[in-house]
Amino acid sequence: MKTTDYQTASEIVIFGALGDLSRRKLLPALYQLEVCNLIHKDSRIVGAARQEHSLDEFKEIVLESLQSFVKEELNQEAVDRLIQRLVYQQLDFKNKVSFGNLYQALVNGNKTRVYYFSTPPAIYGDICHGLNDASLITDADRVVMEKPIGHSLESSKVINDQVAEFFKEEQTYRIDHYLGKETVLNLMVLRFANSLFTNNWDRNSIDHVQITVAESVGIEGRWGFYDEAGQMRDMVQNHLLQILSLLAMEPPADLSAMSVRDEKLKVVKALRPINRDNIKEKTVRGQYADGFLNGVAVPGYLNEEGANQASKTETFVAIKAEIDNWRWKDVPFYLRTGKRMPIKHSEIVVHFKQQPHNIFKESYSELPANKLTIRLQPDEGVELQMMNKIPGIASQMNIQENKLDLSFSETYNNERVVDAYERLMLEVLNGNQSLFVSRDEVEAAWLWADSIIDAWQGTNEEPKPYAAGSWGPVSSISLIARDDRQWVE
Ligand SMILES: NC(=O)C1=CN([C@@H]2O[C@H](COP(=O)(O)OP(=O)(O)OC[C@H]3O[C@@H](n4cnc5c(N)ncnc54)[C@H](OP(=O)(O)O)[C@@H]3O)[C@@H](O)[C@H]2O)C=CC1
Ligand SMILES: O=C1O[C@H](COP(=O)(O)O)[C@@H](O)[C@H](O)[C@H]1O
Repeated sequence: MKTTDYQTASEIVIFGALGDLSRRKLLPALYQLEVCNLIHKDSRIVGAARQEHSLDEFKEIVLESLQSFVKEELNQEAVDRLIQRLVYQQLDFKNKVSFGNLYQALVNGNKTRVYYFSTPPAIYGDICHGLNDASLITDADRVVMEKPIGHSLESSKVINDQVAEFFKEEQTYRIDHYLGKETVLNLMVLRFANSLFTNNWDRNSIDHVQITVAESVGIEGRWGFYDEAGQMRDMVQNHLLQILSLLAMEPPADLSAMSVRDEKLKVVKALRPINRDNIKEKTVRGQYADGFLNGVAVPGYLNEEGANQASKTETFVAIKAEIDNWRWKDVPFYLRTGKRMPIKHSEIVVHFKQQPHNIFKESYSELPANKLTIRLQPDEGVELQMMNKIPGIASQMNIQENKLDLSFSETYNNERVVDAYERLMLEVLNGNQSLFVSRDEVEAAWLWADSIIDAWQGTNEEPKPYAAGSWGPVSSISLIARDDRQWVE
């Protein structure tokens, strides 16, 4: 049986096919699947966008995207196969009448249609109406929605309702691209395929957990979009809460979408609310100021192109999150994420509890606790900090802290790290929802995030400045130091 035998031949329709996401991520992802023969031989890729283009011009744009955004040398056979699949349809997504043209383009095609909304969410509703009026929605179709889904719980409900009018939840694939990252997927393997961790993954063994998602980039010309969102909506409400959920969830009964999503949802629902009463104690928000990155001067957030000097938007967030359930009582999860930090570096550090009694006082007055570091990106891997005897006759019990380091690139012979969008695109084509976010999860995450945003506004909590190229405002150090702990640098 071939890997695509369980895939139905599909019309993969990308709305916004000429946009940034499509060119940088979606088309290269489809190319990589093509290289691996993971797209059904009869599937077609339909680019839908506002501008007039001939098919040949669209093929040229796709080729340029691959040349610009695929890191490896292109495989010409795969390029040719991908190009053969292309169809282009000019369309104004807000004009229902023009969907008749899309109908003509799809009418003799495959029965299953995958509609990828690579557009601002504000027009998802228009697209759905256009598709419906043109009789282009059946139960066999799927819809893929990009983040952010809304700006708040209320606005996310509006968007979800607009789409739910035409697509059932089991047809809806909400992207959080962190769920497609190899290392994020590996969290489940680490936790549930290794009894060592499965059996020591709770308040009895773990002291606290740190999750850091640091980015060295700034706003990258997206000031207008970003200023409306800030790091809380852009990164915490989605990516960091997804990582937290996978780390903290109970073992799902199996890997089905329903089992995994239900367990993740329970974690988000159990997050202790942060509100105006505890906001100062539990959170820090920051905004990068002028600074240096790798010795090069970089502008602060307010000096970026297009900036409004009065902006109070945060580019850094640190949070002490607590989960009110049996497993995690008194085990804080410290989250921090920011733009313009010294390096791009995302990792989880699980700090285990100290031994109750120390018989090695001659080497260590206080025994360091074990630490499990999960390097999400780059230099993907898993590292376990542990104590070991230094070999030698001179001393009977001279001990030292060492690490077991499982570097993925070394272990898997520099195997190319699959981009998250490749994984997620494949799962959509295969009709597997387990790596996508349910509506309930999105709403529970907004409920928690909205309360924090409201508390910042209600208490006039202004973002603290931090120099670009630093690890965030000094108060983020105090956030964790108050608990007699420190960030792992
Ligand atoms: N870019 C990225 O890295 C990421 C993007 N996202 C999300 O993906 C979505 C797309 O983002 P991105 O690609 O950056 O945005 P872009 O603005 O680059 O692309 C959106 C595309 O939609 C088209 N479009 C908008 N309105 C209409 C309309 N009425 N009729 C026809 N075409 C229309 C635009 O066409 P035109 O150019 O003619 O206006 C444009 O090609 C957004 O929801 C974004 O938040 C999420 C994560 C990362
Ligand atoms: O969703 C987003 O993610 C990127 C970071 O993604 P990564 O895969 O490079 O870690 C972030 O830069 C962007 O602001 C945000 O919208």
